[in-house]
Amino acid sequence: MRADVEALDIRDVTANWVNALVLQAQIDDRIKALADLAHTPLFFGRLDYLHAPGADLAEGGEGEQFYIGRRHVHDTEGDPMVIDWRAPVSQPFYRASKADPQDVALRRRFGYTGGELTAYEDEHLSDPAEAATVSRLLQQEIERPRVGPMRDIVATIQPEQDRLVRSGLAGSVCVQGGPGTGKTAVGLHRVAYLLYAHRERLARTGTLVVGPNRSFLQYIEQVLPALGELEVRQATVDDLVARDGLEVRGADAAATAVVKGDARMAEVLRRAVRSHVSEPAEPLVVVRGSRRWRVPAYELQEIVSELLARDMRYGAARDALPQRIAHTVLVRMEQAGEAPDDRVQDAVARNPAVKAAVKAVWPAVDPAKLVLRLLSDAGFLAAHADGLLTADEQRLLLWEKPPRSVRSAKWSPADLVLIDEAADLVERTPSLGHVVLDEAQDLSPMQYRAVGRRCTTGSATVLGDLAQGTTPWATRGWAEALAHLGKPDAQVEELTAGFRVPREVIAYASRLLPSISPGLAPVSSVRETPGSLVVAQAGDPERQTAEVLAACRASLEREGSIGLIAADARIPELAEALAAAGMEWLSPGQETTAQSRLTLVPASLAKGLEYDYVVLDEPAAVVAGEPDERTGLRRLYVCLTRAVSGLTAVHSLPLPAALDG
Ligand SMILES: Nc1ncnc2c1ncn2[C@@H]1O[C@H](COP(=O)(O)OP(=O)(O)OP(=O)(O)O)[C@@H](O)[C@H]1O
Repeated sequence: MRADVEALDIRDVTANWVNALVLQAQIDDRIKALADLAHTPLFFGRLDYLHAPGADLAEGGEGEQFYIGRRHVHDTEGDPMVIDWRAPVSQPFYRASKADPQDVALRRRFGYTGGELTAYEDEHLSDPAEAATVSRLLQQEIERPRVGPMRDIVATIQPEQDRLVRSGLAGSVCVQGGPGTGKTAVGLHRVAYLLYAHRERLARTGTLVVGPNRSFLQYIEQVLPALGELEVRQATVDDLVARDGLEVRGADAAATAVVKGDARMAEVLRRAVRSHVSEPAEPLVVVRGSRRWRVPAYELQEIVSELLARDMRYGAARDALPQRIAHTVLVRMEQAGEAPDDRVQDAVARNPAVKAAVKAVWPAVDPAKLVLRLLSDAGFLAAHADGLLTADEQRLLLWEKPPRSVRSAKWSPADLVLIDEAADLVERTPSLGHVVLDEAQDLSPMQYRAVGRRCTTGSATVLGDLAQGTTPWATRGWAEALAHLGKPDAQVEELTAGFRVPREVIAYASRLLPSISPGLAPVSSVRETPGSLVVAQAGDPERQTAEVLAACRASLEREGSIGLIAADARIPELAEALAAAGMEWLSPGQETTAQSRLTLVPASLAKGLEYDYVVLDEPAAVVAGEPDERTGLRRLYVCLTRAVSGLTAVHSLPLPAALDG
């Protein structure tokens, strides 16, 4: 198939060089999408249907056999050899069961070792004599050691995950799931599925995956390309609201960031933007040729109040205003017996007097300047925050030393979200077709709004775990978050089967749940792995670092990746000790290789990542690294749930009480 595409000769079919360039770019993309991936087999399953799909289900109908893989593959005749996993005929591979065979006689799973076919396993779903079994290949795939970045799970998507992956484009979905329940995997596969099922529409409108930070995005960036999807943008919320010429150089104190992220700020901004409109006090006089046309102030007032009453963006209304005024002038001309046409209306709209009136009544608003003024001018802020924010909250917002200009201001991440909101009040933000929002629990209401306006006409997949919320504004409940996102009707689903963390480790981490998120059910792990949890007492605090290094060395004896997770403040000391001991290490987001398998992970970056073996340095320090105890315990919960095969926690300080329970 790749050779066919490479051999395409487009010289005769392109009318000009622009067409040729566009077509060639498409061909290049197609060649890229068809690239061979070492160790990624073309198919992983087979379905034998009792009846050809779509054919009559009557006795005697012929069966049909399909191989299922990551992509569609056809032979030289163009006949399909492998069916895309996303096609409707592939669905029973994920959903059929003994109880509901879905016309499948045989489901075969293929097992590979390093790209070589080494095993297969059959289930005769329609045979009443055969008992339902648990697939060993599936279990092995789930328990496979992890090296390098995240991989796709197309061969082993579980029925409850598949339902989320294949839910329609029209509706938004929110998935609450504990650590390792496959939320990220589900989100990414859902994008791939939607691109397959609604290719044209989404190619036009675009898709976006939002993740918490750069290292997380690097960790997941290869999943979609491996499924042949190269066009999905991946970004953090900070990337989304970034603006040319505005650098983030400041940081807010937690209390300030909480106010800046509060949804009430949206109303403050709305009032502040609209406050620029002033009531026309003077009549308008338009001179054309020898005639003067006068529009009295009260008529201008009517036009302005009508525009204000309509649900229009500030900028769109400003653009409409000159035409509205010109229309009024035209009506006067007609009354005087003239017969002006559209060109006259346009000319009047461009008349300097009209322009000047518009500028005075409905001036242009620069979003960054507006936010700068709100954060520097106590009077201006008070005028618009009145009844919304308390005096204390307003004080928290104000800069101690107001900057001179937009460019010299030390904008914080939360400020850029405010500017983004203001920009949307002035001019509508274009909407994408679908947005996946991962680790959503950490977003502030204003950040939810920023993501939401990027999918106003599209849909969203929201993924998160309330127990892993570690920001001061962390999401308390999904209903509220979805309302801020503008998708209040999204279905909330729960995933409870855990595919990452071994049973003993998740049970240990779950001791924290009653303190950090009462009411959330613990994850039930599909991984047995006895002996996966070691809690080691270093004894003397002097020995802490040495013991941690010893635990890392022991883990390096085994196969797979190793994450040494520690409180951010402990990272420099550990880095130095590793260097002194001649042990190489990577930073999160850097790809692990067979030679370099140890990553030194600050607790604040651990979210969403996973390692085969995790060595956790001093749990109490992880807790102490956060502004309050609940956030600290949540951070610890995140760190305790990164291990696939084993966790060694090394401590010399007493463990948090909840863990001792
Ligand atoms: N059906 C599955 N088959 C095989 N592996 C799976 C399956 N579902 C999830 N996994 C694996 O389990 C691990 C955890 O998945 P994922 O990172 O998507 O979980 P998560 O819910 O996003 O976790 P967290 O809350 O920690 O971010 C990943 O390695 C993923 O590939």
